[in-house]
Amino acid sequence: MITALYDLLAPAKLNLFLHVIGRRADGYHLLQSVFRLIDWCDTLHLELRRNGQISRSDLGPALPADDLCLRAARALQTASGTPLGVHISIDKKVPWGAGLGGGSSDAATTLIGLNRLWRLDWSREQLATLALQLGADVPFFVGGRNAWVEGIGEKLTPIELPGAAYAVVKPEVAIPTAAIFSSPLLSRDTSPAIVADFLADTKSFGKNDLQRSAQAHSAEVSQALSLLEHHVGASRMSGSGSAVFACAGLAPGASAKSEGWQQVLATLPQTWTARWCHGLDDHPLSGWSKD
Ligand SMILES: C[C@@](CO)(OP(=O)(O)O)[C@H](O)COP(=O)(O)OP(=O)(O)OC[C@H]1O[C@@H](n2ccc(N)nc2=O)[C@H](O)[C@@H]1O
Ligand SMILES: Nc1ncnc2c1ncn2[C@@H]1O[C@H](COP(=O)(O)OP(=O)(O)O)[C@@H](O)[C@H]1O
Repeated sequence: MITALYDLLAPAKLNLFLHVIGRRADGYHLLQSVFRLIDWCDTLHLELRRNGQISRSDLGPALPADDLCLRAARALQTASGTPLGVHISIDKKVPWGAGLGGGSSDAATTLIGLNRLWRLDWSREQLATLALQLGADVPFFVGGRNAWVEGIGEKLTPIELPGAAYAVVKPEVAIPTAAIFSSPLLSRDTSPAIVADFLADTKSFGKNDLQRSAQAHSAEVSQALSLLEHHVGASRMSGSGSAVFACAGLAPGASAKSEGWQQVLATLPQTWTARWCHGLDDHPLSGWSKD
């Protein structure tokens, strides 16, 4: 029997564009977006606890007491009825309040890992249904493929994306997703698009409808967009912010040694984070599911 799984990667995502096309009766917003996995990852270790207890320790910065990994583990334990438990250690590298989906990805990696550790043999579809109860972004990370995303995040159509490098800057400010969705500045009526519209121009299609509200929430978002725009190229916010990115070109041509990126690093405020990322084709654990 497996008793521990080490170094499970939980990759972040970028929203290459994000349109708000309507609202559901329960207040949740209907979106269209393309989610792209990137190689900025947290690392999780899962150790079996035969007494059924679920616990966590933080190898990096401290997380909220009731973080998404614990919630994911408890939800799967209850839904599956397993008598087993787990100790989860997290090395947190992806900033939160960033629109990079780090917490959602941690939750998805926990579900995928525990499905193996606890020998549940759930299908990816079953895990995705449970994932949606944890957060709108979580099913995407369980799906494990770059995707055209609709609904509130649960309608996923896998798409192939060209390899690409992204210059990503996270200002100091952390933005709560709920604050951006409830902003009076938010427009909720962008016309629906089809996948072909995006595929015709994967580098600059669409916009991020949440950006205006996030810029009003914090001037740092505008500063970060300008910094990238000036040194790298067209910039855009990811998710509900505050992280912003610029597609620095198709890999492997784009280089972190470029003068523009070096300028970004040299002029960045000390409390901000910046990272040169590469787009991934799929989640590092995507081979673990049988379907
Ligand atoms: C905006 C997006 C785009 O990728 O990402 P992030 O910026 O969080 O990464 C997501 O849709 C966020 O997903 P996630 O972060 O899982 O959101 P949740 O925890 O489910 O929701 C937080 C709050 O945001 C609002 N919310 C979220 C998603 C959605 N489609 N409509 C909403 O109105 C709701 O008020 C909800 O209470
Ligand atoms: N494991 C986790 N990692 C990061 N944030 C978490 C985690 N668990 C719970 N959270 C909470 O969820 C919020 C959103 O986290 P995350 O998914 O990383 O965000 P976003 O994509 O909106 O930046 C954070 O502000 C934090 O309070």
